[in-house]
Amino acid sequence: MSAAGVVRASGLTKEFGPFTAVQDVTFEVRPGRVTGLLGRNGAGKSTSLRMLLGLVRPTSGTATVFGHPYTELPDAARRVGVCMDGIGPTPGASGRRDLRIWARTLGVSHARVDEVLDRVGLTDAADRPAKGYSTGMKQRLALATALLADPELLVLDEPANGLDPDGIRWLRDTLRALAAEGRTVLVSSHLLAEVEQTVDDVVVIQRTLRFAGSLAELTSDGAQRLEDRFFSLVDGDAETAARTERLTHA
Ligand SMILES: Nc1ncnc2c1ncn2[C@@H]1O[C@H](COP(=O)(O)OP(=O)(O)OP(=O)(O)O)[C@@H](O)[C@H]1O
Repeated sequence: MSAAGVVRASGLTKEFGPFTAVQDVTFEVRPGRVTGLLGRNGAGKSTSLRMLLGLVRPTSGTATVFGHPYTELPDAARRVGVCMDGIGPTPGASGRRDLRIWARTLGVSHARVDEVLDRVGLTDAADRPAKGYSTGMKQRLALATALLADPELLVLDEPANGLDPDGIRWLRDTLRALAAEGRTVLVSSHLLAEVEQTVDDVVVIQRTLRFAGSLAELTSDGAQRLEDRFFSLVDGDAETAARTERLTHA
């Protein structure tokens, strides 16, 4: 692996009792690019992201962010913005109030709260209780929270879930804009058509790693559809997948 990986997973494995959710997964996330982590429901995407962020302890293998295990990364909460299930708004708070609470924790100004509200298109709804937000609005609020400290890296677990077509287009444009600003984005998804329009690099997992490389490599510069390549990778047996992965890295 190159030294340039912002995120590096090496041999990551997670067993829950007798069940292996993630097995020997190795990949890196390159700086200034949008990397899509793809897999079916239950493929191990969230577990992998949680291992990267120190929320789940790997059974074996290692993960680093900017060269450190996440839990030892200096200033981690400001350098890495995270959208993940389980990080919900403060009960009873409006969107703005919720962001101000996070802002205090992160040492960020109220002006920055207004900036991120504007960036995610929530300014008009900012003073309504976040509990009453639609699913898409909650996703936007979660992204606003992740952006508060102006992070270099964003780790987003299924941020398109619950977004309507306008929201999906907005998310795509936002992720591309974040990368154009020099930020690195790691985003999990199972919306393949959407991913095809958004990402630079792809990591496909189905318990084991099935592919890690550029979207262009995977689709032969667009000659093949991502969906077709995805199904051949995840439906193939692990041996074929491992061979594909070795060829990819040859
Ligand atoms: N704490 C846990 N205890 C036992 N099994 C777990 C635990 N967390 C996850 N799993 C199992 O590990 C597998 C991978 O789950 P994970 O949530 O990582 O998948 P995913 O790819 O993110 O799926 P989805 O797209 O549905 O969110 C699933 O079979 C899940 O049931």
